[in-house]
Amino acid sequence: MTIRTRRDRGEVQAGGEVGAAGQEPPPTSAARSVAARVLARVWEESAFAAAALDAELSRLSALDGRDAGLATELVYGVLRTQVYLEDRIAKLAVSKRWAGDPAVRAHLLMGAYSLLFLDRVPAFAAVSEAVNAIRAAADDRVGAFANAVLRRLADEAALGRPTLVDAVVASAPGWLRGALRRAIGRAGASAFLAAGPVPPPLGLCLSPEEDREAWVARLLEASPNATIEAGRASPRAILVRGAGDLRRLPGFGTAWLGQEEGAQTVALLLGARPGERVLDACAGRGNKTWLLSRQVGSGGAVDAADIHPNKLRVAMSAGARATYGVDWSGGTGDVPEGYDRVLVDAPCSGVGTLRRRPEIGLRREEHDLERLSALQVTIARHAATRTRDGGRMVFAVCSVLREECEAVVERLSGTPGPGEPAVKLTPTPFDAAEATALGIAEGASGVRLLPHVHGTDGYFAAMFVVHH
Ligand SMILES: C[S@@+](CC[C@H](N)C(=O)[O-])C[C@H]1O[C@@H](n2cnc3c(N)ncnc32)[C@H](O)[C@@H]1O
Repeated sequence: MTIRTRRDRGEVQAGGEVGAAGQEPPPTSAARSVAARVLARVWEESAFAAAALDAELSRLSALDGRDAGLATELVYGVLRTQVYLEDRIAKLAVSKRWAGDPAVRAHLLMGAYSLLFLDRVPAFAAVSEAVNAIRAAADDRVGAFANAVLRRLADEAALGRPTLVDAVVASAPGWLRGALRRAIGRAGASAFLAAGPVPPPLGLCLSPEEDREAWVARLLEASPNATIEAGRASPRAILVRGAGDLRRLPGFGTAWLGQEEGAQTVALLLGARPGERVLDACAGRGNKTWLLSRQVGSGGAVDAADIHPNKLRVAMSAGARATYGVDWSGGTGDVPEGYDRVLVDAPCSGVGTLRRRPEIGLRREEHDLERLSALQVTIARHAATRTRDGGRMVFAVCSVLREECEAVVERLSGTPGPGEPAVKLTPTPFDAAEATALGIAEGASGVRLLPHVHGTDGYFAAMFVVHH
């Protein structure tokens, strides 16, 4: 079967309507059209699902909340179960050519996902919506093919449906399942992969002097239809769902900043005290710099460094005293010494953010881990030289994999390799007040935050004391 889309044949105009040469197909729901465009961008342009979805939803402001919710569920659902769905379809279809056309692929997978996992969509509606959309995108022949496949899948679903957890776990690449099992055990790996809610709520990070209860009340007053509640892991976190653009809420940029709860917990674990000098060594746009600079107050200072100077411009407005462009893999650049504390929020696989960024599972590969692990060690060793003797460093990643967590700690705690800076890094217990609230065992120098345990994205953080 060769798929030639209506667009290929010039029957679809720029706006997506069927032109005079084509017969008007029954309309596809707005939610499915949005989700199909987002999925196509993820597959074809390597777009991030969340950003592509945001862009589509803000372009179509007329889309009501229910449709936006369905589009979101379809995008995340299909990406999390993609391999499972494609295997099921492959068993029912001789040809795999459907996978070559993104619109056909998206509607076929959304139809399959709806049949297997969406109780609120009746089977006949799931099939006809997908078939109509595929007919419009390709032609009647491809529509008939999709109809046959989805009807057979509907018959199979009537006899028994898989659990979403099984489908999500089966869709994770084998290397990732293996790496997760090595890190957190078989049950932990399944719980991690299946952890919801998907997508998770947005996090706000309150400045240390602000009262959380008062802000929850104030934000609810400003956005009465939203769900707004205190976070669990970070005492500074407020979790928000359904409030629209956060920047329109009171207090943005002054009393609070948008920041995922696990990310702010990592910043808090550095334990910065008023008056201290702190270096945010991989600061990016300064999300953590903002909180750190409020912790140290006007008597202290936070400097921000990163390999990308353009990101650092934003870090400056987040409260950095000074910024330094530096590639820590090759040295220390112009970054001064003598900091009381250094945060190394190192580049990583990002596997910890899987429930927020499901496309990571489709893009990362096993060999990335070795490269990233080596880079993390080099970056942390160079950044550690910037502490004062006896100062502290937190190494953190938004990953939960052993290779990027304990394995890095082991290498950092060992003797430096040839050419590596000769600092002595000793794991030491966290000294941040927030560590106790997190349930970190007394004396522990490392912690893994997990979505199914802490409700945050997955992170790892380890504290060291540094001697020169
Ligand atoms: C996980 S991100 C940290 C993001 C930031 N701390 C935040 O909270 O948004 C890792 C950062 O490390 C930076 N980076 C990557 N390789 C680097 C290197 N060799 N030297 C310095 N910075 C590097 C990246 O540009 C990125 O901003």
